[in-house]
Amino acid sequence: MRRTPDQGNDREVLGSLTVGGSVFFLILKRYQETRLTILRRREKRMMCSWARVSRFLRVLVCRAPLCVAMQMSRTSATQRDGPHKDKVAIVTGSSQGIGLAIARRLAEDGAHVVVNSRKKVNVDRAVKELKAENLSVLGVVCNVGKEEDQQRLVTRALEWQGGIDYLISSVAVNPFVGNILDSTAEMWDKIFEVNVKSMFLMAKLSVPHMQKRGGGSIVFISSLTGYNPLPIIGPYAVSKTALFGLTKVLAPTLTPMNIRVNCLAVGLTRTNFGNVILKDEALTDFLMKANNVVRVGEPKDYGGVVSFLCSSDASYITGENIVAAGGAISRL
Ligand SMILES: NC(=O)c1ccc[n+]([C@@H]2O[C@H](COP(=O)([O-])OP(=O)(O)OC[C@H]3O[C@@H](n4cnc5c(N)ncnc54)[C@H](O)[C@@H]3O)[C@@H](O)[C@H]2O)c1
Repeated sequence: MRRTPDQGNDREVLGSLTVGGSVFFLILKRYQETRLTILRRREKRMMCSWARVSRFLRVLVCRAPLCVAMQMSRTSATQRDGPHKDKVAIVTGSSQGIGLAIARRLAEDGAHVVVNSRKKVNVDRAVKELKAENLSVLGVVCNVGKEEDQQRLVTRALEWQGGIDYLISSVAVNPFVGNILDSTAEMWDKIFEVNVKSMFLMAKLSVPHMQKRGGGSIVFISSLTGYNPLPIIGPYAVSKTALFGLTKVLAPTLTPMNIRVNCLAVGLTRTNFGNVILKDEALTDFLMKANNVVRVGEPKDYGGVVSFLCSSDASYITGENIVAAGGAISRL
């Protein structure tokens, strides 16, 4: 059968159309594949972002209340203004009596205060009382007569607030009342271990941290009996006299570090410790008359004095033994 010229042209056209179609089909296929890859990548990226967003939300939901609670517990005190705003103080022997009153006053004046004593139940009670007053306190149970406990007290303060500015050593024991000749070597060891040595060792441990803060203040709590010794508490009275010497030796050593050391000798005060004397009415009367004192001291009589000694208002006072004893005149 013969082909017409038109039939031949049709075939060529058809052939070229088929080739063109395949090329077009290939391009289309490649385009679709590329598009699919892009879409998959985009989807993957979105999945990743969503994963990140959902992880962030999960963390936010789970941890936020914890962070807020922690922040609130910290800021409750940092919001307190006063001469000791953002300062950190350790007060030894502060679950009751004079130490507790000093801890309270320093915290009221803006400081974060580490409260300490030997028994957990007493520390917990003091901390609860002070926290109820919206004060920033941390309780640490330890016996400052033991070196490993002293280190723990300092470490806990550092973990809590990152530094130490003030050390107030208020701790004391008196296991002996009577004729000094009846006191034993063990009694003297115990009295000097806690009342004198622990005061020095706590100061030694705190000094490098005060230095890091550019300075600090140390206050030892002594007694009028350190000046005017009462013979029936002889070894204790001698330990309190020793603190005047410690203050005089330590102060010039620490002055170049901008750390001040002072000692506060307090008078007969209404505390468990003071009860050794106060329960004997005749003796109390005699002491008050002999010392020209019209009332027995209260723990809160000393908080303001210590707060002042730690403050910048007292920046020119160091190496001093100060008496707060309701009119009693020191005789030494
Ligand atoms: N109360 C007075 O009449 C009187 C008089 C003169 C001087 N002081 C001095 O005042 C300071 C405070 O005495 P206070 O009357 O408030 O006594 P306090 O008995 O009321 O308080 C003493 C605190 O020290 C704690 N403590 C005792 N030994 C400790 C140790 N090894 N480690 C840790 N904590 C310990 C006790 O648990 C308590 O919290 C003492 O240095 C004392 O010598 C008191």
